[in-house]
This record gives sequence, C-alpha cells and structure tokens, in this order.
Amino acid sequence: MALDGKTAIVTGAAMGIGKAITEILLKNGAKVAVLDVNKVEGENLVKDLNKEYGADRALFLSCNVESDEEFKAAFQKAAEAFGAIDILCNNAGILNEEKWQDMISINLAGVIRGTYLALEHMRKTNGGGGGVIVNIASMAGLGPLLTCPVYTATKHGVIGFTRAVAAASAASNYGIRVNALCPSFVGTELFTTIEHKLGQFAHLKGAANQLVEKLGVLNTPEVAECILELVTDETKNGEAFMVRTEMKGYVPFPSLSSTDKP
Ligand SMILES: NC(=O)C1=CN([C@@H]2O[C@H](COP(=O)(O)OP(=O)(O)OC[C@H]3O[C@@H](n4cnc5c(N)ncnc54)[C@H](O)[C@@H]3O)[C@@H](O)[C@H]2O)C=CC1
Ligand SMILES: CCCCCC(=O)CC\C=C/C=C/C=C/[C@@H](O)[C@@H](O)CCCC(=O)O
Repeated sequence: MALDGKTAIVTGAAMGIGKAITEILLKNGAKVAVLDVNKVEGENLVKDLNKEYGADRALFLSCNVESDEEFKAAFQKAAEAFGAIDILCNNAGILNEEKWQDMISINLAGVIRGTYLALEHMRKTNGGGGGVIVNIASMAGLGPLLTCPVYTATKHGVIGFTRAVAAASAASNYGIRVNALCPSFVGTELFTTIEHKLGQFAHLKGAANQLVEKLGVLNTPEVAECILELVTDETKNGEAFMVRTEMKGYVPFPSLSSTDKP
C-alpha cells in the first residue's frame, strides 16, 4: 500500500512512539488523526505538524482508548474529516504494575476496541475500502519481562489477538491486514519514568537494568521506520515484527499442527 493520499488514525499519538509514527506517516503523504488523552500535548503537536506538512494534514481528537463512546466518536470524526480511514495504529499504552487493571484496559482492551472499530469502518464486506492495522506490542510480548508480569501479559495478549484477528479477517475477505510491532526498550517517557511504577517486583529492577544494558535503547524514529514496512508490504498479515538496536525482522512462531509432538 502506497501512503500518498491515505488516511490514518494513531492512538496515543501526542508523545513518544505515537508521535514519531504520526510524523513518518505525514512525511510519506498520509493524513493523520492524532488521538490522545493529553489534549494540551496533542493540540500543540497538531498545530506544529500542520505548519510543517500543510494545513489540515493532521487532526487532533481527544480520545481515551478505554472509552467505547470516545473511541467511536473519534473514528466517526476522522472518517468525516478525511472521507475514509485506511490505516489504524493502536499505539496507546502505559506501564504501571501498581495499576495493573488500567494496563489491561488500555494496553489490551484498547487495542481490541480500536481494531473492532476499524474492521467496521474499513472492511470491504461493509462498504469500506480495506486497509491495514498495526498494533504496538513489545518484545515483552514475545518473552517475559520479569519486573512487569501484567505488562508482559498485555503484550502477549496483543500478539495473540493480532494473529487471530488477522487470520479471521483474511478468511472473511475483509481486505484488512493486521500486524504487530515488537520494539525492545525505547527512550520515551514510558521508559524513563518506570522507577516508581514497578509495584511489588521493584526489588528486581537490577535485572531489568541489566537487560537494558544488554539490549540498548532505541530512539522513536527507528521504531517508526518499521511501521512503514508493516503498512506498505501487502504480503504481510498476522506477523510480529521485532526491532532491537542490533537487529530487526519477522518473528517465527511454531506451527503447532495436530501431528506435532512437544
Ligand atoms: N518505551 C518503550 O520502551 C516501549 C514502548 N512500547 C509500547 O509503545 C507504545 C507507546 O509507548 P511510549 O511512546 O513509550 O509511551 P509514552 O508514555 O511516551 O506515550 C504514550 C502516549 O499514549 C497516551 N495515552 C496513554 N493512555 C492513553 C489512553 N488511555 N488513551 C489514549 N491515549 C493514551 C499518552 O498520553 C501518551 O501521549 C505503548 O503501547 C508501549 O507499551 C513497546 C516497547 C517498548
Ligand atoms: C522496564 C521498562 C519496560 C519498557 C517497555 C517495553 O515494552 C520494553 C520491553 C523491552 C524488552 C523486553 C524484553 C524481554 C525479554 C525477555 O523475554 C528475555 O528473556 C529475552 C532475553 C533476550 C536475550 O537475552 O538476548
């Protein structure tokens, strides 16, 4: 899918990885609806982006991905402003093991909520033009991050959901691909403020720091680059793409056919 003239919705787009994804989509010719709970950051960002990329290329919509009503209204407004939606990036997420129910509600249920809304708007069997969804998971969706058991669970959930809904979309001729992006550590506010958000396993933070030392820290444009790959390569559906400082690529999963033995 070429991006020129396409329209996108990015959640949690006021800062961090979502902001970088918004910028790379704009640079490549798309229009972007910036959804976020942070109105001040979101509105300021959109003002700057429209100065840089042209009037009305970006649109801020206040939206908490935990709210069905707000999410639905944001999709409606974006569709009215842009004509149609071609791309959804479910990026909004938090890390706070002390507020673990909120993490499930935002990181996993928010992705499901956004995906189901996008299927309604975009699926060819409902008058839509098809499109692509990218869910921001994490390397913690592929293996355990021991200081963060619930964060790990939400990201494993995002990958499982992505793979299943991708297969269901293909089998239903929706014309919508769904893929997941799995970055290792990225230097955003989420990463720099974890100190007081690790809950009962905060005493294990030394182990997490060792993993950071080993894996290094990505910057947000490096992560955003990978979005282009997942959006534009029409052969990819139900994939998880891992990005680390020293390597990136599609993650192989076991096939688990009925004849396989453990
Ligand atoms: N920073 C990292 O090391 C990594 C982050 N990720 C994932 O990338 C995504 C983005 O994370 P970062 O940019 O690092 O975080 P960040 O904290 O820098 O930015 C998150 C953005 O999401 C917004 N947001 C939070 N809750 C929201 C809600 N309920 N509804 C709408 N917007 C909401 C915030 O206002 C903020 O603008 C998350 O899903 C995170 O789990 C994945 C791997 C590594
Ligand atoms: C504590 C800050 C979390 C920031 C948010 C993230 O999503 C970052 C996740 C980044 C990396 C997670 C890696 C987990 C890896 C484990 O499964 C480990 O077992 C893999 C070890 C890889 C290796 O040793 O090469």
